[in-house]
Amino acid sequence: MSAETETQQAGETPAPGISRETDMLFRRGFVFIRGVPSMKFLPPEGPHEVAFAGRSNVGKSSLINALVRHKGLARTSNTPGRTQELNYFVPDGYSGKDGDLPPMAIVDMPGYGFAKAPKPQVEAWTKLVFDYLRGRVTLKRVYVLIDSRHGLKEIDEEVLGLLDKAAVSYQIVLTKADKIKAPALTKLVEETAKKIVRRPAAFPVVLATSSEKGWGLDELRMAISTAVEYEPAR
Ligand SMILES: Nc1nc2c(ncn2[C@@H]2O[C@H](COP(=O)(O)OP(=O)(O)OP(=O)(O)O)[C@@H](O)[C@H]2O)c(=O)[nH]1
Ligand SMILES: [Mg+2]
Repeated sequence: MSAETETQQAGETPAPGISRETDMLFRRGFVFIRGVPSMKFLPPEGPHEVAFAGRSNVGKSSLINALVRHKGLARTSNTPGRTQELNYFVPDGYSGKDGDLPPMAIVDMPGYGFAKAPKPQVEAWTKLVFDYLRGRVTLKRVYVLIDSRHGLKEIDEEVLGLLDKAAVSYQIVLTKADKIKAPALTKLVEETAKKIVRRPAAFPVVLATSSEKGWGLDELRMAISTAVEYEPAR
């Protein structure tokens, strides 16, 4: 059974298919360009960005690696608190000089909530994440990742509240869908969609993914290329 078929059986809306342009974009290879430890090290606002947010260990870095088909590009770990900076990834092949900027950037973020690291350090990352989410003009959409085994927690609701207040568009992405049974996943997608229905900045469709099994990746690739208004060079 193909990954797509399995995802559909899990009750998701059928994958809409991926456009040739978006497929090419995610196949060309992405590179790491910068780790940002605090706001003053952010690159100048340029290409449209999407960011991956979520509690520590929810699978943000793994999902980025799966999307760009590059294991080990973003560092992953069993220990919550692996990603400690805002890490910028862009499609390969652009010099970054004027007139040759990449068409988009993906930003991997430190997790919020519990992490195996000293408290002051965790507080500093959390502040960085919150400041970045509130104040970045070129940030076109935030993917808020939720572990399928846990659902929306209080701290997630807090982040959604912050994004609603700052009018930053976001979409919920369930991760590790391989860890729960198909009927439970269907139920969780529905319940989560209901919980965000009145949130002004929420994109109404909840995506379900598994980086391990490759589920839901094309849908997320399409969502990202739409969010950054990707237009291939003619
Ligand atoms: N079964 C399963 N495990 C996953 C999946 N995605 C990630 N994991 C595992 O979850 C753990 C955390 O993954 P990361 O990608 O490092 O999570 P993160 O959200 O980037 O974590 P921090 O950077 O610490 O906030 C790793 O052990 C991954 O192998 C998935 O789709 N399925
Ligand atoms: Mg990480």
